[in-house]
Amino acid sequence: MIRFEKVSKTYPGQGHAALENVSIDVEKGEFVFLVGASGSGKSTALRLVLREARPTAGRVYVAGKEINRLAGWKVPRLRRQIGTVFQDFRLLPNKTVNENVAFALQVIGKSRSEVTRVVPETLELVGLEGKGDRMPDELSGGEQQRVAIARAFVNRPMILIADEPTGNLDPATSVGIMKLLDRINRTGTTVVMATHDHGVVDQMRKRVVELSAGQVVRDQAQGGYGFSH
Ligand SMILES: Nc1ncnc2c1ncn2[C@@H]1O[C@H](COP(=O)(O)OP(=O)(O)OP(=O)(O)O)[C@@H](O)[C@H]1O
Repeated sequence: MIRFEKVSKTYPGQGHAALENVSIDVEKGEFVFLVGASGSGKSTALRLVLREARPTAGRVYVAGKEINRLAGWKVPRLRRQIGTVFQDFRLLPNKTVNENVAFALQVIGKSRSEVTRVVPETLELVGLEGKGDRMPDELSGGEQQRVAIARAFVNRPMILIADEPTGNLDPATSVGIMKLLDRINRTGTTVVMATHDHGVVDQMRKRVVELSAGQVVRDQAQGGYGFSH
């Protein structure tokens, strides 16, 4: 579903590479943690998948297509197939929960009847039934992240990318968010999550890809945050 083939990325004006000769293959339906110190290249790897950054060398494939060769007008279609969730939620502050989730469907031209059907379904899936009329600032951090996940998942993308989704949440709330991401993964969605959160990685026991100074130093099935046998 996602394939990095000897990918390097050096940002203009930077002396060192953000990623260096990275090869990773993520199958459809996998759940992968991307771990590593700050600056090790995790966000850069995620940005390459979205074609928000382009590789300096090597190839990035998403669903069999080399996305660096994708025509510019096809990039929005690529991004539509990839839901994104971030540490800071990024909700629209002046819209209700319903409107935040509906917006993701409206911008891709879904009919009003489909929006009316799918939004409540998705809010129920993320455990926010009955909260559709709230404003984001009337929700806890964990609930806001659930809205962000609902918005990312509402059009059933093939891939969900999460960059530090538990970074602003306490451990108990993080467990709930991870259960939700796990549930989404079980629907067949490929999940790639960059994180510093030892607790969630150790608890979930999924594949762990560790970056250090832009290089893959570990790729372990059912791994923990740190290396163990
Ligand atoms: N837009 C940019 N322009 C120049 N250099 C950048 C840019 N984005 C990232 N870098 C550099 O690339 C390297 C990798 O950064 P990246 O953000 O991918 O790391 P990260 O592992 O996601 O870190 P963090 O955990 O702090 O988010 C760092 O040296 C960083 O300074």
